Amino acid sequence: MLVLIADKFPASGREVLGRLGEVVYRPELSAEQLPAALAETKADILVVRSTVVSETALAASPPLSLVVRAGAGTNTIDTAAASRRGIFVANCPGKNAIAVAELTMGLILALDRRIVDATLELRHGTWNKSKYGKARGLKGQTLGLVGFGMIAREVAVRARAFGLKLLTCAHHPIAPELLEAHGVVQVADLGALLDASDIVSVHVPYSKANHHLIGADQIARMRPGATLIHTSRGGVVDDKALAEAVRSGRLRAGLDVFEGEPAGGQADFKNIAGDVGDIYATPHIGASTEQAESAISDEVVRIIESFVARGIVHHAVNLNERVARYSLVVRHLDRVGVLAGILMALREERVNVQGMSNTIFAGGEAACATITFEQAPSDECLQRLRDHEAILAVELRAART
Ligand SMILES: NC(=O)C1=CN([C@@H]2O[C@H](COP(=O)(O)OP(=O)(O)OC[C@H]3O[C@@H](n4cnc5c(N)ncnc54)[C@H](O)[C@@H]3O)[C@@H](O)[C@H]2O)C=CC1
Ligand SMILES: O=C(O)CCC(=O)C(=O)O
Repeated sequence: MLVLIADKFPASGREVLGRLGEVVYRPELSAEQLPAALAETKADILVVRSTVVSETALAASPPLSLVVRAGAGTNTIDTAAASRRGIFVANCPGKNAIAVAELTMGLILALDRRIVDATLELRHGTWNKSKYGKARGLKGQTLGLVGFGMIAREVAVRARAFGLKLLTCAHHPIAPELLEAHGVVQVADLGALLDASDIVSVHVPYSKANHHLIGADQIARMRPGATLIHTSRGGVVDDKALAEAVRSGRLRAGLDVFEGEPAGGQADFKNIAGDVGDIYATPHIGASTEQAESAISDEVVRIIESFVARGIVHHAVNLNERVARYSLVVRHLDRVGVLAGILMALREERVNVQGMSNTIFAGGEAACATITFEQAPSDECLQRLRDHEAILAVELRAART
């Protein structure tokens, strides 16, 4: 088994992976160089952070069967192409959420106190207490969280300690216990959240549907003097419209992600923070704390270990979520050919198997197979299975609709 790691990844994680197979560490690879590296190494597993994984990359290594995103957002991986090729794509949900929440709070505080500008002036020898000795203060202000996933919840925990009032919006009702535990109120929709918030912080994944979720209209709807914090993904916010609003003095912004940002560690990048003083910005470092990188590394190792040892992929993001209509539970003696016999009987019925698992009991004598499908096998087929000398019991279950 060969694991190609195409982004920065801790040495401790690489060492553990090295015990499972060969590890090729190429953190410098760009998206353009990735297909050649995959073809050359014939990697079975690919680990990436922000490096874009295109269909060409996925096709370059025939044995490639798993791509692990050492992070949360999978929009940089062509998951549709991976699904067509039967390649699992997995991520590490929540493992860097605290780090992003900490940066979010950092940007909120820095903007309120203008810490960056004050520091720059002091560096140049200017004492400007008159200018920087004015801030609103956070207590009692309203923070609107767009999305209420892992990161937004960690932001809520921290923001509450600062005395901020918390709102969120989602496409669906959020469990009341979850809202209550975080001291958050769900408002009707994004518009209501923008109307009511002094600070808006965006924590949704990038998708076609979320492209410019915070566009010119939403930016215009924000309260005059409000702050927008954006640490989710370039493209969720319309950077141009935001820059105009900040330049006009209506808003302030704290950004960790940008439209068209470079994927690698160092590059020239003309960006909207360059000429707009009220934009504070960091180069996509939300997840870059040692704590988060270590938690992500442990999770990547866990995912790969489980895949290699048991074929189970934790946190796969490109599976068919549809619940099969029927499942057949077959308890059987653990003998060669029994499973093949069950599958042959289903094939004769032209039943297309959707999923299958087989668990062996302690002692190794008996096992239980669960097979799922859309169309029920006939009573004759079920009887034939029941009559098999190595089959102990057969039960057909229909999913509740
Ligand atoms: N700056 C950085 O370094 C990092 C950025 N991220 C970005 O942050 C995003 C969110 O991360 P998590 O909170 O861990 O993901 P998550 O999957 O736990 O939460 C995202 C939530 O947003 C909701 N959502 C999606 N579209 C929405 C919409 N239009 N309106 C309201 N809710 C919507 C989803 O239902 C989900 O509950 C990631 O997808 C990634 O793009 C994640 C980690 C690090
Ligand atoms: O790995 C990184 O530095 C970026 C993390 C990120 O954006 C994510 O986990 O979605």
